[in-house]
Amino acid sequence: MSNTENPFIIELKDIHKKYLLKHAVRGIDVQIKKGTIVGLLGPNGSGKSTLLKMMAGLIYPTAGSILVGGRKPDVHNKQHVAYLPEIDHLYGWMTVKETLNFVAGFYKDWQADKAAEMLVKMELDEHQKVRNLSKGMRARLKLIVALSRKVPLILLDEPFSGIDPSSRAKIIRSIISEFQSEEQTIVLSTHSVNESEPMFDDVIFLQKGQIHTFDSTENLRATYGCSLENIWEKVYG
Ligand SMILES: Nc1ncnc2c1ncn2[C@@H]1O[C@H](COP(=O)(O)OP(=O)(O)OP(=O)(O)O)[C@@H](O)[C@H]1O
Repeated sequence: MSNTENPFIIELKDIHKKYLLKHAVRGIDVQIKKGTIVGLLGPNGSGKSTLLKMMAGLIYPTAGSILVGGRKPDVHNKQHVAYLPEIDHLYGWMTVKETLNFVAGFYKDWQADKAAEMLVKMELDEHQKVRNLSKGMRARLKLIVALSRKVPLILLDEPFSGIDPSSRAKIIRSIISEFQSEEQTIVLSTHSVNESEPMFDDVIFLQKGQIHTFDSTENLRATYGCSLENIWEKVYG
């Protein structure tokens, strides 16, 4: 993935995804600019996880075209894309340290220094077994796993779920301060609109598998004259 010419890291054209009984994504067109942090917002079942999984190359659209870094995403995507799934994908029998060493073995781009630094910032005990971590502590470990990679695209599905609001705000501040906009793009879904607002350059509001609104946070605030959380109320209330 190069940073030349194409300003977009993700290009979706008329994307549809049908599961057996559900038309989950219904014609999404979106282009995500390199170097931005984009919030994917929407109520339960609006299609956020489905979209992120398609961007990650884990599932394929039923129709439409999707390009990530100029190529169709597939199983090889994980070499260029860090993906934090909504589900708990860590092994309970490993310690925190073993988990990080295990993950480090998969990726050439793993930044051990960054992982060690975040471990301290997020106040995780490296000797603790994953199964004994609280939900919020596990969520922090998942974030470290995703954010310690040096990749052009990071996809985070509900990364703050289970983390208490004050820790969430602290973690978000550290994501903002460490974000390298010259070489990275982050797309993340969340229900924590209030704390996440300072992080977002652009926001996508999804509704029933379609885009309700896609704009910069700045334009949205100017247009609606209120915070993202209040806009959420107006869109979905
Ligand atoms: N594997 C699947 N098989 C069938 N239906 C699915 C599957 N995965 C998701 N769906 C359905 O597709 C729709 C979109 O689901 P998705 O998980 O993408 O939404 P979401 O916005 O991420 O929701 P949440 O905020 O609850 O995580 C929902 O109606 C869901 O029930």
